Amino acid sequence: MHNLERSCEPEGMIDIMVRDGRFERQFARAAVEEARFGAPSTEPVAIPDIDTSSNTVQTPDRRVNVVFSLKSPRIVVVGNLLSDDECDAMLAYTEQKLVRSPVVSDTDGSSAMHSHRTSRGAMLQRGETELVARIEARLAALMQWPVERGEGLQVLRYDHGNEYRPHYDWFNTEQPGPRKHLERGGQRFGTIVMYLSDVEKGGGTSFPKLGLEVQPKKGGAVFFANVDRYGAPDENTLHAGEPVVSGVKYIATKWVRERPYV
Ligand SMILES: O=C(O)CCC(=O)C(=O)O
Ligand SMILES: [Fe+2]
Repeated sequence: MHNLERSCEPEGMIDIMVRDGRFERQFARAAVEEARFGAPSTEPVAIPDIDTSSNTVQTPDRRVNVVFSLKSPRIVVVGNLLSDDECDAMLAYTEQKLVRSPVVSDTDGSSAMHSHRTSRGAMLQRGETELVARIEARLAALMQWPVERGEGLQVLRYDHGNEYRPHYDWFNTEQPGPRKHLERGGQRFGTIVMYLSDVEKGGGTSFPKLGLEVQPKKGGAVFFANVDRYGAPDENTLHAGEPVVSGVKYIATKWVRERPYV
């Protein structure tokens, strides 16, 4: 605290604590962050969640089916989230915009191409079209999380052999690249992957640490919280888009943040 008052750079302080060999980096970072922002929460925090106390959820304009749920990590599979027409309209709208998908760089937070992610995609603005806004309002009601805390939808197309290797959606606070993304809206608390097409074979969303795989079903979705009930990144949320064996897989992903994303 004394050094922070003297305007020392937090990152420099962490480097020195680690260089002297006295502390592990994770510990040094936790100590400096606690000095700057106060102790991390030991109380549960609000996170996005789907009410699975019944087998349907009524959103403003559609009754969504609860198909499967897991408590920890929190995962919920839903059906009938989007109509066939809505899926087709999303595809027609984004097909022209698809480019090779980047991933967030670990070093500087910029977007880069990566062989681990072979899909093509398009990032949409929040509320970009009337349909997008309608879907986003539905998702907000479903996840009980305000529209303002959501990133824009990302639409992805996976052709034969395309995949997204195992990864986390939460930003690693240990790495400078992802850490940059935290400045805008905080941690990625939740993810919902909506299936805009059926896939003939392959292309499931898998959770390797849980032995769980969700098969794409047009109009359905898989929701998961990326953090535990204290808001801390959950290692068990490792997930992947399995290679498409035949057919084409289209998804729209919404990542929701800790705070408003502006
Ligand atoms: O393709 C999938 O099933 C998973 C997509 C995914 O993990 C993501 O968009 O973050
Ligand atoms: Fe993901």
